[in-house]
Amino acid sequence: MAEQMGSPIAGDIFIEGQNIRAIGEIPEEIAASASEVIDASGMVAMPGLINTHNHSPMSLLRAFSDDLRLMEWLEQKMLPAEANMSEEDIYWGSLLAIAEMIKSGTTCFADMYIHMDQIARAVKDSGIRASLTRGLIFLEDDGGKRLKEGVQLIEKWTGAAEGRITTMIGPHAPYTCPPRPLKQVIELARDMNVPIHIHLAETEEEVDKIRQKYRQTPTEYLYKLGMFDGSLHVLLAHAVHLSEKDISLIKLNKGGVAHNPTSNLKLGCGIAPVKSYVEQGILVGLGTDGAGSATSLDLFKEINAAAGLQKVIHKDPAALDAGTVLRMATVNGAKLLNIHEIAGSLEIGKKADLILVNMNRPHLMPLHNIFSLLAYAVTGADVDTTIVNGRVLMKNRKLLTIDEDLLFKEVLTRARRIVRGV
Ligand SMILES: N[C@@H](CCSC[C@H]1O[C@@H](n2cnc3c(=O)[nH]cnc32)[C@H](O)[C@@H]1O)C(=O)O
Ligand SMILES: [Zn+2]
Repeated sequence: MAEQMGSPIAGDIFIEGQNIRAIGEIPEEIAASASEVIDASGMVAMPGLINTHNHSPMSLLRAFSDDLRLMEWLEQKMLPAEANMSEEDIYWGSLLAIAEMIKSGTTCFADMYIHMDQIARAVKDSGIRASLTRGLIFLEDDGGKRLKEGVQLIEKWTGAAEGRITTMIGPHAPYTCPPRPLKQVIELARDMNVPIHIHLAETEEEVDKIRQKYRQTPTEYLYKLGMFDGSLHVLLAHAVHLSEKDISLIKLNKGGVAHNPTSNLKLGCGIAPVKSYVEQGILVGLGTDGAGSATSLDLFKEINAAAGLQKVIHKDPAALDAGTVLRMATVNGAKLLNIHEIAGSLEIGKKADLILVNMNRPHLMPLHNIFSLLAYAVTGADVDTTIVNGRVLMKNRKLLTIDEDLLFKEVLTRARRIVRGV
């Protein structure tokens, strides 16, 4: 796998505007025109990480409610606290998540939430890249309000913020979306040519619930509605409980799976059959899920957890190697989010979304194998510099687009108010 990723090379990277213009040895006349030079000696430049599943404002609910089962956690804790969030809270919660992601090497994330204008504003202000989705729960009749908001997000924000924002349509999950509105969403995705972002088969309880209601697995339920006929790009968050037959049903899907190992571990959901997905050519990217469940948005931790989990359940250290998990967090993430301008790799002509990892640390020496170090030893705190769309968002671990003092002040008072009485 490491060979497929390209071996590390020594040299320079020249960024012009939003794009990578040259890599390796930069001709003197080009180098002389640089307006800013970053000394990356002792560092590794790599593609920015891509977090394929998040609920960014849930960072306000980090460590608020842990060690509960998913349905209890969601219905008794998360949803009531979310009902207390104002639009301004959503902005600051999302900005908190973005600050954490930039500081841990993530340059692009997929988000599913409410009040998406506020999240788009946080993306715009911070300089990060994102694929945004209005999460749609259709448990009571709202006169089409939610769906309308989902469409408005797509119409208003696709391509905004210098092209850093893309959008999807987001039916929340099989257990919160009955067949009629789901069919409507599928038609809409076809008409508007947008991908779908949905939670699938996260728990055994979900599988039981859908079986009782529709005599099908959650995957069969979505399949029969036409979601996996090969004409759509569907981003499936979790996909923990799929049978072999279920897996065959999602093979034609143009999208793939967002694997969130830490969230699945914390909520005791189970372990997704990632090795089978890889063997059967199903695209797998990595995500954190919201900080309400994952607690941390450091995608390097997910890389490590994803590899470790497959190794241990298959009792095979080769089940998922370092190169494969690193590809999941980069190249596969770009494909999964259907963002063509980025490749999840360092390539001339692509957008300059990259990070510098400081290897001058005891836990990162010696440099026998750079891919092993990145997958098994690096943490987000080792990231020194983060660049998105050619703009430096963090240098020497200092955020350049976000005022951290102001952010912390806003977050601490808002978070206290939101959880009062929940
Ligand atoms: N509550 C909104 C929809 C929000 S979509 C995003 C939702 O996903 C929820 N969520 C976060 N993590 C998970 C998870 O792991 N599984 C299922 N839902 C989740 C989160 O609490 C949030 O409410 C409405 O009724 O219009
Ligand atoms: Zn989720």
